Amino acid sequence: MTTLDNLFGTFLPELDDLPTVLRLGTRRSKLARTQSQWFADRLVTALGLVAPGREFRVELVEVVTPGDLSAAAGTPLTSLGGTGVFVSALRDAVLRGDCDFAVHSLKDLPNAGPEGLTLACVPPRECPADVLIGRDDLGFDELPPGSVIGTGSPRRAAQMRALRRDIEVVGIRGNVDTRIGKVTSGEVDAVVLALAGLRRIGRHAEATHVFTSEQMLPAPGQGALAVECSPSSVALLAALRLVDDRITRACVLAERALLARLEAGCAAPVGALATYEDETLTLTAFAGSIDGVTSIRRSATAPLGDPRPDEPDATTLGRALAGQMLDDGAALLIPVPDPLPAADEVVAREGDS
Ligand SMILES: NCc1[nH]cc(CCC(=O)O)c1CC(=O)O
Repeated sequence: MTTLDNLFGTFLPELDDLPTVLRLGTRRSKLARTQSQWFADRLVTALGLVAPGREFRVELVEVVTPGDLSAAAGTPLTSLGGTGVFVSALRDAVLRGDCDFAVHSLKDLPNAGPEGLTLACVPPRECPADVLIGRDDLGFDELPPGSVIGTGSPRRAAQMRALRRDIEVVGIRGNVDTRIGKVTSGEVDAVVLALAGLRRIGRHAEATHVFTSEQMLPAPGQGALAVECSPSSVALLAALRLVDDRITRACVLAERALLARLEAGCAAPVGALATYEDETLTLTAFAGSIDGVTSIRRSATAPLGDPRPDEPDATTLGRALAGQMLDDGAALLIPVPDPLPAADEVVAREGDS
C-alpha cells in the first residue's frame, strides 16, 4: 500500500506548472460526492507533502448527467443504456474542459476508455466485498426459505442462488439509500450492496452479513476508484500519480482483462477478485448461469515482484484465466431470458454486474 508519508521530500519539477485550483468533476449523488471528496482530500495531502510551499485546492464541479435526470423522473436506466450514461457525461465534461479530472467507481467504467483520456490514478482500494442488509438483523444463512432478496445485479443473483436455491431474487434499482429503504419498507427481505459504497456513505454498520470471497466474488474493480484526465496535462498527471496505488492497479488490471475476454466469449455474469501477497498476484473468477444451476470458478497466480502501473503481467494473467474458463465451458453459460422479475419496475443492471 502506498503511504503518503513516503512522499515527503519528493521533488517533482512538473508540479511547478500545476494550477493552484484543480477542478474535479463529480456526479451529484451522495456516493459520488463522498468518493470525490475523499480523493480530493488525499490529493491535497499528497501535494502538501511534495510542494509544501504552495496551497493547492480541489474544487468539486457538479456534472448533472442524463442518467441522474431520468432517475429523478423515474425512467428505467435500461432504456438509457445502463451505467455508461453516468460515466460518459463525466468524461465529456473533462474532454470539454469544464473540469480537469474526474473520479469514477472503477467497476462502472466500460473496459475501453475514450480517446483523449487516460487512467491517471487508481487510489488504494476499499474492501471489495459484497454485503447483505437483511430485515430484523437476519444474516444470509438465517433468512427463512422463500425470502425475497433484491438486487439489480445478475452476478449477485447467480452467486446467491448457487449458495441457496430456496431464496428468491428480484430486480431492484436506485441509489444505495433507496435500495436499503426497500428492506425498511418491507418490500424485500434483504438487499445486497457493495461494502465499499456503504462505507463511503457511512452506512456499513447496517450490514447483517459480509459475503466471503468463497461465497461471492465481487464485480471486477469493485471497491476501487478510477481517476481520468487528459494525457496532455503533464503537471496534473504527475500530481495524480502521487496517489496511485500500484498494487490496486495491478489487481484491477487483472480483473478487467479477465472480464474483457470473458464478455467477448460468454454472456454470463462474472465475478472476479485479484489479491497480492508474497510477490504473487492471485486471480479468482466466477461465471455462472443466473439461476445458480451451473457455474464455473477458477483461480490462477502469477509472480509479480514489482507491479508497475502498466504491468503487462497482470493483464496476461486475467486473459489467461478467462481463456481457461472459456475452454472449461464458460462459453456455454448463456443467461436465461427474463432472469430477475422486477419487484416494482423494470430491471436494470445499474452497473453492479
Ligand atoms: N453500480 C453502482 C455502484 N457503483 C459503485 C458502487 C459502490 C462500490 C464500489 O465503489 O465499487 C455501487 C453501489 C453498489 O454496487 O452497491
